[in-house]
Amino acid sequence: MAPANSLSAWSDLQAHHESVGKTIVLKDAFKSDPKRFDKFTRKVTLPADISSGSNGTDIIFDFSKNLITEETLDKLVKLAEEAGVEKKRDAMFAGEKINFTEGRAVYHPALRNVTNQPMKVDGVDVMNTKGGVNEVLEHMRVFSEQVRSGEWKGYTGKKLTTIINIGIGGSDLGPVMVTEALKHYGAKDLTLHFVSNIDGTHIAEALADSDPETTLFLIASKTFTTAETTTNANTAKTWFLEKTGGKGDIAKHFVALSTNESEVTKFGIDPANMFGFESWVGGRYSVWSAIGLSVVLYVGFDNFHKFLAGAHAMDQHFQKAPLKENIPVIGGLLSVWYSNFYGAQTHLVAPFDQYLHRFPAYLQQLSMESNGKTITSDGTPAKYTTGPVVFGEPCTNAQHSFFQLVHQGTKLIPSDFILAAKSHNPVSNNLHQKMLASNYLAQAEALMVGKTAEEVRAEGNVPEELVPHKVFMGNRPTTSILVGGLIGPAELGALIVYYEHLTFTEGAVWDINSFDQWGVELGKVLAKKILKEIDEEGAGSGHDSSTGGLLGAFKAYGGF
Ligand SMILES: O=P(O)(O)OC[C@H]1O[C@H](O)[C@@H](O)[C@@H](O)[C@@H]1O
Repeated sequence: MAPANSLSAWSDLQAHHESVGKTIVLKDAFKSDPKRFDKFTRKVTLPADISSGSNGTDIIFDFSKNLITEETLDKLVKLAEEAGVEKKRDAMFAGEKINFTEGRAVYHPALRNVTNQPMKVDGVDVMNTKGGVNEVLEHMRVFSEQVRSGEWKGYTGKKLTTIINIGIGGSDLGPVMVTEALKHYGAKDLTLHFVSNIDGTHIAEALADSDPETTLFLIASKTFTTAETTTNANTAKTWFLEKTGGKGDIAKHFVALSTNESEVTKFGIDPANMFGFESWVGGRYSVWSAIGLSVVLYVGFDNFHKFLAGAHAMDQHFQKAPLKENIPVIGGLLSVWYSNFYGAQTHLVAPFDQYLHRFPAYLQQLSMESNGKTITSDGTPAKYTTGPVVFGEPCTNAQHSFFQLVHQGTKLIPSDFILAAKSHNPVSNNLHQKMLASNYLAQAEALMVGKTAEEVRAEGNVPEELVPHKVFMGNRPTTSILVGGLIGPAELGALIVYYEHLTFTEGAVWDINSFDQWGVELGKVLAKKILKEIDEEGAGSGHDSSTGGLLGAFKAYGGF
């Protein structure tokens, strides 16, 4: 594919940005077009049998508060066409090796293919082959039901009531985020810990809270070679064997979620207690795979299945909807519009939902590990900016911390606001929910309409020298996502996949490989070298004076 800036739709958009984009005033656009909301709002409906509402759940994506006209959207769609977004999407769903730097298919949609469409990689039916998607799912169902019912017992015959998932990156963020988001559905008699950091505090605190007789360890690692995970897993194993005086049965207390059977076996886990998946599942896309076992244990298999089904519904929308109606495509194109034509460097995602408090952290890996790339498909550097810095926190908290900058700072920060119409906790007769919703609506409105100097003065009693400080420029774009009911497993699945395919669309336009992650390697290699040097005499070799100086100081102060 060609670099994005060589496409004719790109130059067309540049001209359009000069003539229209730069001058569009959103509040005026709403005044002059009463149908603007309808024109730029898209909806998916999750069917009743999977959704949390008895009539199905609509999820509304309101793109109308973005800096676009109908012409802009047409031109962005043209860019998607010229960049081959549809072709690339179809190649992904056909199991082609679109992860071209690793020679791999990108086939995580198969993991949530609950309607069992034929899906093949290298001619192999990945759904029904031995060890394939359906078989692993069945293993997850059986195992989770045994653990949840107490039929699966620890080495002294007790029910397992503490689950410690040891994993990092994609083997941690998905399970953490989803179990938090679906806490309402979680088994109340299970305690979950997620240990990811190599900082010994993380595993030590989890172990301090746990009883070896009732603890189940899930060692989650696609490669089973990640230093943090193998070190934490070995520490956990040593703790378990010490605490049980060597009587503890690893087979009853340790399972592996991985693609690497030989390393799993070397660690001492019986392959019968391994839940596998394939190399075509990227780490950041792996919560749908065996890596999601903690989710299954916590919320139960039926809920996990609904989670997959909600994701599948969004996959089908992405596959079938024409580009102009295609919700993740529009989201991705808007990101391109702001990044490449307005110079926006960031993207804020603010869920107005406490259960979604880890959603932005999850999206950071999804987006920034996927599209934090410079090199395009022909091996040359992109001459345009690529993946934005994604950040966020739940609201209303974020409003009381960094929203000052979003409202009055010098940067353009395209923002997504997410709200569910219904709360799982409608306490105080829904007072909290109504206040939450009023903030969700008010923030997007305030960011758009702003406040002029005249309006500030009209409030009265404002000293003239304070007027400029109280002005809000407005015209700051937001996308409002409204789940027309509760956020249950299916709704969450669909929301995640919206962002997955938004990220796909961005990468497809930018002509980069969204599916490798070479950028995490260099630091790992250097850390290995330095780890050795900590145990050797001196302050290492071949380092710059800062690294060498800090290494020496660390050894001196730390007594190493
Ligand atoms: O599951 P693993 O193999 O332990 O990898 C954990 C993480 O490691 C690296 O940082 C990256 O490759 C991530 O994409 C991955 O999620």
